[in-house]
Amino acid sequence: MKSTLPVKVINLGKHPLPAYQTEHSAGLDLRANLEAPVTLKPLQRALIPTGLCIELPEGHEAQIRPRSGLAFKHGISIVNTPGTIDADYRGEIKVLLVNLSDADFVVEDGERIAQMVVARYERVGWQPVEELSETERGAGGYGSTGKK
Ligand SMILES: O=c1ccn([C@H]2C[C@H](O)[C@@H](COP(=O)(O)OP(=O)(O)OP(=O)(O)O)O2)c(=O)[nH]1
Ligand SMILES: [Mg+2]
Repeated sequence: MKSTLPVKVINLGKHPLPAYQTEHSAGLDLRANLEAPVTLKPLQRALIPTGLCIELPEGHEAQIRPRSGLAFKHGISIVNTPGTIDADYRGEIKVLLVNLSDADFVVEDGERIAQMVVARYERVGWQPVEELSETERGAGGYGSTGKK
């Protein structure tokens, strides 16, 4: 990408700053910053520190998303996916991993456990009304366009 968004960062941890793994990756891989490995038993969850504190520009959020490789190979996901990092959050970014497999999983220090995607957002200004515009879909949802 030609242009990048400047984001202030403090790295409390011992690993390099997150990096994009390929030229057009949307997500920066986040590493676990641990003093000792953490074992997740089946269905167990743990808040894993990353050592990173950031200052996002106003109008931006960061989403903390699972990595598909860990999900596919080991059933590792994120309980609150996508996690939301607010632009006014100054604490350490943490990742709420969960083990959805039937085997123990060990999170190692420095392991890439999640990815962070930064996105712009809009804030809503409510306009209370009596009616909403008519559409073909109307109130249909939850598979309304699928098989009968
Ligand atoms: O996966 C996550 C999700 C959130 N946070 C941090 C950043 C975020 O800005 C703050 C609050 O997150 P959220 O709004 O999702 O949590 P809450 O339960 O609503 O807590 P709060 O009342 O503090 O907003 O926690 C993380 O470090 N990791
Ligand atoms: Mg909140």
